[in-house]
Amino acid sequence: MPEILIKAANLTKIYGSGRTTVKAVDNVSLTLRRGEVVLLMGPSGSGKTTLLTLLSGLLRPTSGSIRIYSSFHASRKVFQFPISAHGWLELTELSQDELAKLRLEKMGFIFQHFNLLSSLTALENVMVPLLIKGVNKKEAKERAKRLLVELGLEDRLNSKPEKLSGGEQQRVSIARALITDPDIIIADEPTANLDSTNGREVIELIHDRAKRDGKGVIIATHDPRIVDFADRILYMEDGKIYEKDNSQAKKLLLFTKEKPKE
Ligand SMILES: Nc1ncnc2c1ncn2[C@@H]1O[C@H](COP(=O)(O)OP(=O)(O)OP(=O)(O)O)[C@@H](O)[C@H]1O
Repeated sequence: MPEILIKAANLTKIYGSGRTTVKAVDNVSLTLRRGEVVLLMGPSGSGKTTLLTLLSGLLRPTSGSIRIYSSFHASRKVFQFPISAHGWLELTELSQDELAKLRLEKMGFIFQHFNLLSSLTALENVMVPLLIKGVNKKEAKERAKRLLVELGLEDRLNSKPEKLSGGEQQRVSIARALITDPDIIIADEPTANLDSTNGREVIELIHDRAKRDGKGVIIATHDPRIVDFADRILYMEDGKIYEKDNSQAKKLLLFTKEKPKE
C-alpha cells in the first residue's frame, strides 16, 4: 500500500465566465499521506472550500489532475464493470456515478453544521452509509453501535440530533464519516460551532483516528486552537497555497479572522 493517498497537480478552478470570473483555486499541487493531518488555513474567500470540493470530486476542476490511490479490490466497487483498474484513479476522468461510489468507498466527510438527518437517531444516522453500501441492517446496526460506544456516545444511541449537544452531534458525524473505514477524511470547519473543550475533543478524536488507523485527513479551518494537531499546514491566499510551520500559521491567523456568515 503506498504512503500517498491523494496527489493533486496544477489544480485550477475558475468560477463564472466572460468578464465575471473568479479564480478560486490557482495552480495548486498537494499530496496527502496515510496517517497525516493537514490543515488548510487562510482568509475567507481564499479558496479552501473550493479546494476540498475539488478533492472530493463534487466539483470538476477547470484544469489539473487529482489522483487517488485505490486498490484493485476498491476499484472493482467503483467501476460499473469490474475492470482491472488498480493503483491510481484519475478523479477528473470518472463519471458522476463512479465518483459517488468512490466517495462511499474511500472518503468520509465532516462538516461545520454536522449535517445529520434530523428525523433519524444517532444510531440510524451512522448506519446510513453502510446501508447505502448494501450492508444488511442487523450488521449495520451492530457496527454503528460499536463505533458510537467507542466514541463515548453509549447513552445517546437513540437520541435525535436536536436532543444532542453540538459536541455530541459532531461526534456522531465523525462516527458517520468513519463507519465505512475510508482512507481519506475531508473536514470543512469541524470545530467552528463548538466551544473550546468540545472543539479540542473533536480534533483530538480525528487526529487519533488518523494516527491509529493510517487515515489521511485534510481539514479547512480558521481555528487557531487546532494548529498544534497538524502535521502540515497549508496556507491559502487568493487561490494559491503556501506551506507554513505552526508558529507562522498562528501569527497569520491573528490577522485573518473569519468573515461573519450572512
Ligand atoms: N459557486 C460559486 N460561484 C462563484 N464564485 C464562487 C463560488 N463558490 C465560491 N466562489 C468564490 O470563490 C472564492 C473562493 O471561495 P471559497 O468558498 O472556496 O473560499 P474559502 O476559503 O472556503 O472561504 P471561507 O473561509 O469563507 O469558507 C471566493 O472569491 C468566492 O466568492
